[in-house]
Amino acid sequence: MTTLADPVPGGRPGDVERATALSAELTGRGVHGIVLAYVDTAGIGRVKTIPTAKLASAAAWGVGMSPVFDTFLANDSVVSTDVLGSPDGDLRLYPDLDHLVVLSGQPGWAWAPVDRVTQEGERHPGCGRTLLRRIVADAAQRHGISFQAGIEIEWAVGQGSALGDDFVPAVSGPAYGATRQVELSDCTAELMAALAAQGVDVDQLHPEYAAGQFEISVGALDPVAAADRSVLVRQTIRAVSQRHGLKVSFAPAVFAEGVGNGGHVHLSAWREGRNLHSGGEGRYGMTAEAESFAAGLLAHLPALTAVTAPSPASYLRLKPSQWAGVFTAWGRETRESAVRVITGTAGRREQAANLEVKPVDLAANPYLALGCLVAAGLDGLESSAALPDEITGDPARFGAEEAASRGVRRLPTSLDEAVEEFRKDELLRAALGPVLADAVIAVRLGEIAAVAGLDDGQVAAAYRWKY
Ligand SMILES: NC(=O)CC[C@H](N)C(=O)O
Repeated sequence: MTTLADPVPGGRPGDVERATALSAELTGRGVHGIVLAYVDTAGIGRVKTIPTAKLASAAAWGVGMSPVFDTFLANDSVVSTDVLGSPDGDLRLYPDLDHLVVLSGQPGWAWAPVDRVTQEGERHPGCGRTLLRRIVADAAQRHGISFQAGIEIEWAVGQGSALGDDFVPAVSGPAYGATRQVELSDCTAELMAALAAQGVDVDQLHPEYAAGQFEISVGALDPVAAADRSVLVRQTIRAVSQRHGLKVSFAPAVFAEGVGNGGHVHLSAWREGRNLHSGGEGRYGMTAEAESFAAGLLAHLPALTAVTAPSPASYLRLKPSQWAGVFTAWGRETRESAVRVITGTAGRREQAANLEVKPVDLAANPYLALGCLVAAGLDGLESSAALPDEITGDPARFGAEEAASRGVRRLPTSLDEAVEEFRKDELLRAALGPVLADAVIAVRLGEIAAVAGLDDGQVAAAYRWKY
């Protein structure tokens, strides 16, 4: 007979005692259930929920969920690889108690990201969260470097129930317009309150460019926490909006034409409390290591798009001159190159300097995206890669010859091209490990097949309400 006090196969020491105390506290706070959340390879958020009283059991033994979701597509059909996609087998979801949050946006619920572990208590090679933690730990060990990351969130607010397919913007008025702010005043105020109560430090919220579009940016955290936060913030935006009779789409392209929803990533590398993107001898105060890190990102970006822009709909967004950053170029405060060097304002550079990577959207699994971005940057850093010249203005103005002479490449224009680049990129495949690398390829090919024969409008519609 085992008890909850027996050694835990997949959980962390001390978690059972903690979870026991926590579940009593949560019950006292009116929390009835806990959402256990992760993101699959296709970028779909998947969950199980447990009653609050089962938290200690979940901390001890995990909660069962099939590994088959690693090769689920956005439309819930399944593809397979050599090791994934089988209807057999099971995994255990272990809530990370350090990141458990009472959901203000969903009264009666708490939320926790999970690590996925085998029934034997071993790391599941398909778990993106575990992978990101290892990539970050490895960087700390090998280079003494830690990272700060933040994922911007853009979304479109539509009218009506989640069942209708069409998108009817819930707000009117111009981009960045005061009218929209007023129209969504109650909902956004409640959102701010919910996020604050959930410990999310919001930097800004504003009406964005596209129809019904808003954007929120939040403070930077270590990469695993930043990815968790991205999932939590979206859950909260959706929940608060729904309470106001609104539905939201984080899809890369709500419509085939026009500006889409990005999920720009802000990333900075630090050593012993010092920001490597500030106070250095390189351009705009970058250290040599930060320049090489940026060069690594640029070099791997064509392949990275298979992870950071993983949906057929991502390529409706990734178009020139729409601030999505579709060229392998960098510049200070540029909005059309893939990598924007942000120096921060004078007086705040040491805290604020970072790199913004733009060809990322919210169909991306944030754990895999951050893991691959860090791996790509570190590849540049390790090889002391040279950062090319800065590009100012919109690279779309270059003819083919000038672009080639400046080393500027257009990023993949389709998911097929992105997969081809990814297949060739041994570094990224190794960073993900064979199981996840194969899953990425199989799932992307599955998505491509799922939209074969559809026109752009149909592709946008197919993914409009998936993310
Ligand atoms: N403010 C912005 O940078 C807009 C970003 C743009 N919506 C994108 O798709 O990336």
